[in-house]
Amino acid sequence: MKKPFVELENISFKYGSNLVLNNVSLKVEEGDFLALIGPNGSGKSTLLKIILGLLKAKGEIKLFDEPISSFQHWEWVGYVSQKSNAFNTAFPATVKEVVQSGLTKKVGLFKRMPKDAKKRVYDALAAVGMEQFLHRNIGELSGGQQQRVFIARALIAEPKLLVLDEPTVGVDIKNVQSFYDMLEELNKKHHLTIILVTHDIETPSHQISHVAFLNQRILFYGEMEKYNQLPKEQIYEWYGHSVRAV
Ligand SMILES: Nc1ncnc2c1ncn2[C@@H]1O[C@H](COP(=O)(O)OP(=O)(O)OP(=O)(O)O)[C@@H](O)[C@H]1O
Repeated sequence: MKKPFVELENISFKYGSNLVLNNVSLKVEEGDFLALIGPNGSGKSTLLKIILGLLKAKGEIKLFDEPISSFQHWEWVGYVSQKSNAFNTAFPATVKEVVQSGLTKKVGLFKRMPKDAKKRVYDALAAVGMEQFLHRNIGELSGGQQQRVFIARALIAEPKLLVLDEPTVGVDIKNVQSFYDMLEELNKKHHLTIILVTHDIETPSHQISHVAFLNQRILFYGEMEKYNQLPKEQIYEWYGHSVRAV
């Protein structure tokens, strides 16, 4: 049986009097590649913050089969936020330095770097296809390349679960497919469980195993194959009027 990594039961959350999440239940199991989809403002980032323990919600949350209140192994959870690639070209850090900074989560801020730190930086960059950029300044890279470097920074702590908030923002369309191919390799070859948040209805599908469609409530949760069988009109309706049928 697959191990449960994230279990949410009847999660509700308000900002003041604004109900943003209403009775959300969801399960992510070992090996899943879940896309959390929904229009802008549907509560996706809020739900991520709840899973990451940054916001407290009503309902039950378990991480790796343990109630979140007593969960300690935060190094098992890698997170790349939406804004992590908002660098300007003058930012004075190399790719190597950025990736290596991810090790502090594992070894602690003032502890010595492990002897194999160099190899681990290289391996993490190789896993996202960026090893040739080791000595480049992070600010000189494209949005998509920076996003890969930040994923490598999360990978170096050897998480079991990788959480990505809108990772293809700033990646141009021709590179989105190869970005998803890279994530598929992390999921299948490196056995990493992935939660990817996106408002993009055209999310490439064959790499993803499960979909949760959120709009304050969970409107759909199931395997990608089943999601693909839903009538397109249904999905557009869930999105509201902002998305045109193609
Ligand atoms: N710190 C906050 N204080 C008050 N309201 C907030 C706060 N953060 C988000 N909201 C509101 O909560 C709702 C859900 O926001 P959230 O960022 O979770 O949505 P989202 O699905 O991630 O959106 P997007 O796709 O645009 O990133 C929105 O109406 C938003 O305005």
